[in-house]
Amino acid sequence: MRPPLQVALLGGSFNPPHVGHLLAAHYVRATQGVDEVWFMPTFVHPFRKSTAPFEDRARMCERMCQDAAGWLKTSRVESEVGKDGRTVDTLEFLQARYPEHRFALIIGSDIIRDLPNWKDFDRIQRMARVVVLNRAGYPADGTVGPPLAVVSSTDIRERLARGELPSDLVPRVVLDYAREHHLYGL
Ligand SMILES: Nc1ncnc2c1ncn2[C@@H]1O[C@H](COP(=O)(O)OP(=O)(O)OP(=O)(O)O)[C@@H](O)[C@H]1O
Ligand SMILES: O=C(O)c1ccc[n+]([C@@H]2O[C@H](COP(=O)([O-])O)[C@@H](O)[C@H]2O)c1
Repeated sequence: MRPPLQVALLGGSFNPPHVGHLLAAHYVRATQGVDEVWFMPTFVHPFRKSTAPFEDRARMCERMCQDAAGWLKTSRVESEVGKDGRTVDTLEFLQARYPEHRFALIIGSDIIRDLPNWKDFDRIQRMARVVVLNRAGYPADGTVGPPLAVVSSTDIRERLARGELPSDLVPRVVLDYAREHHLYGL
């Protein structure tokens, strides 16, 4: 019998995706004993963050995956769960759909302050190994690895609004998509 596929989920707004997400995925794949990393864009954000349309964010994530040799994927699962975007519901859905997989959940250390407002975080921890990445600027106990890139989607949206092109922070294929679809004022 084959061992279960180990999948690390990196959920987020990806508004837009950036090199911090990409570096995080590579770091996790390189060090956390997982076979695949799945970007998982939010469909309905639990805290109602307003974003570019789901379809655009999902396609930008897909473009960011295109050069990885099959281990980096984008999951549109949150568009199928049909609830209010809570991660515990997504995990339950994924476990039912892929009973042969084992899921880990990746979060950056900036998320720690939000966890008291998450639904059933205790249950999430029983369902999946939670890996907290050391996001630069957000030191915390229990993180893994060195501080990762100083880059955020907020900063990128602000730069684009000022007319700058942050080509050092956003993969070229993502910027091309944003430009083709006139996202973020491009
Ligand atoms: N530079 C980074 N280093 C480590 N983790 C990151 C980094 N950027 C994002 N993450 C993590 O990736 C997940 C998704 O992040 P998200 O899509 O919200 O990006 P963001 O840059 O935090 O966006 P925003 O600025 O709009 O809040 C979160 O768990 C977040 O902590
Ligand atoms: O489950 C929850 O209650 C919950 C509350 C807030 C955020 N999340 C998830 O956390 C991930 C990162 O969110 P964000 O705000 O950094 O884009 C994303 O997958 C969200 O769905 C989950």
